[in-house]
Amino acid sequence: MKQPVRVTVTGAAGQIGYALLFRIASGAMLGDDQPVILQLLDITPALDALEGVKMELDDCAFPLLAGVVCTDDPNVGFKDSDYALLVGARPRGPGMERKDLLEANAAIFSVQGKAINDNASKNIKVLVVGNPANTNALITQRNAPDIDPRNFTAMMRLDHNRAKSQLAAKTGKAVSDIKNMTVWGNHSATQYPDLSTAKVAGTPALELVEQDWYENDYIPTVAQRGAAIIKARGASSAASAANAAIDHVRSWALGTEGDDWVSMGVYSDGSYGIAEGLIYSFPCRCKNGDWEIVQGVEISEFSQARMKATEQELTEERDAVSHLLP
Ligand SMILES: NC(=O)c1ccc[n+]([C@@H]2O[C@H](COP(=O)([O-])OP(=O)(O)OC[C@H]3O[C@@H](n4cnc5c(N)ncnc54)[C@H](O)[C@@H]3O)[C@@H](O)[C@H]2O)c1
Ligand SMILES: O=C(O)C[C@H](O)C(=O)O
Repeated sequence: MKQPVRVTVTGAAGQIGYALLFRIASGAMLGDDQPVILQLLDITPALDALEGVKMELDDCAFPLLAGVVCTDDPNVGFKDSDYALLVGARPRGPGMERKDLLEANAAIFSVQGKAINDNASKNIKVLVVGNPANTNALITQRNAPDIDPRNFTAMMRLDHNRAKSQLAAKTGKAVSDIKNMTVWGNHSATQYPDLSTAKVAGTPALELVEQDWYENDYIPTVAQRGAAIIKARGASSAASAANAAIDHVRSWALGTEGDDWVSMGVYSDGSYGIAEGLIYSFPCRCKNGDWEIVQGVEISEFSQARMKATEQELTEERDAVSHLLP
């Protein structure tokens, strides 16, 4: 049996937390031979609810669950942590854009970045889910100067999965037939789900759909899916968000399949002309616990304009939180 790894989940008493923790403890995220110790962080008023979640985790008798810590202290929550899923943050309501949350949520991530820097494993892998996820990931990264910036990522996998599912429905194929999907940029309405890279059972997606549908239906449907769920459910997506978090970390830790790739918000190295240091979603392949940006994707004028627009939004978000970026 492998040694247990420590997985920190913030906002563990919330909606996404409830859909996430049981799957991590079951082995769905890191494999069915990897024991985990869950370090659950939430704010003080949520600690009673968190204790209830711990009771339920105990009652599942998961063979891979080697311990559960509940705390409201970030220094305890991130102690020796190998993985951190930063979920704890306010969700948006109807009529809001995710960047409207910046003011309410940004400070959480500067505190947690410092706590990660001071307490976690130097090899920690961090996934930021709390919105606006890319800019919160940037804040976390910049407050943890002793850790490689490549270890901080933002969740675009929900967008990636939505993009695959909508294309599968349109073409009448299975989701497993869709490969090489790319969603570029920000987890926001400016994101760019790019069908020029995608294949459907080996056929280029753009040969199977009309340009008008692609531009005026597909892109807005994928980009606005979060808002559509809030409208329908009266609360932001939780189970699909938790599922995407599991998928993201699993790909990163255990690798992507064959020639396929996934969309991840990662530290830009300037690839595709995107400003260095932004947390921007690129097509990524993962191997041996590391990711790399897929190079050589052909960028049309249509793509270039959309990739720049979402980069511009990320630049503006970064400038709005400059006081939190050491
Ligand atoms: N990136 C994505 O694709 C994606 C998808 C869905 C939701 N989200 C975002 O995830 C976040 C959480 O969503 P939810 O539905 O679970 O919300 P929720 O309100 O149900 O839960 C949030 C939890 O975070 C806790 N929390 C607040 N401040 C904290 C802090 N400083 N430290 C630790 N915990 C703290 C709250 O007490 C609560 O338990 C929201 O910002 C939401 O917009 C992102
Ligand atoms: O849309 C939201 O605010 C929640 C989440 O980011 C989503 O994409 O479902």
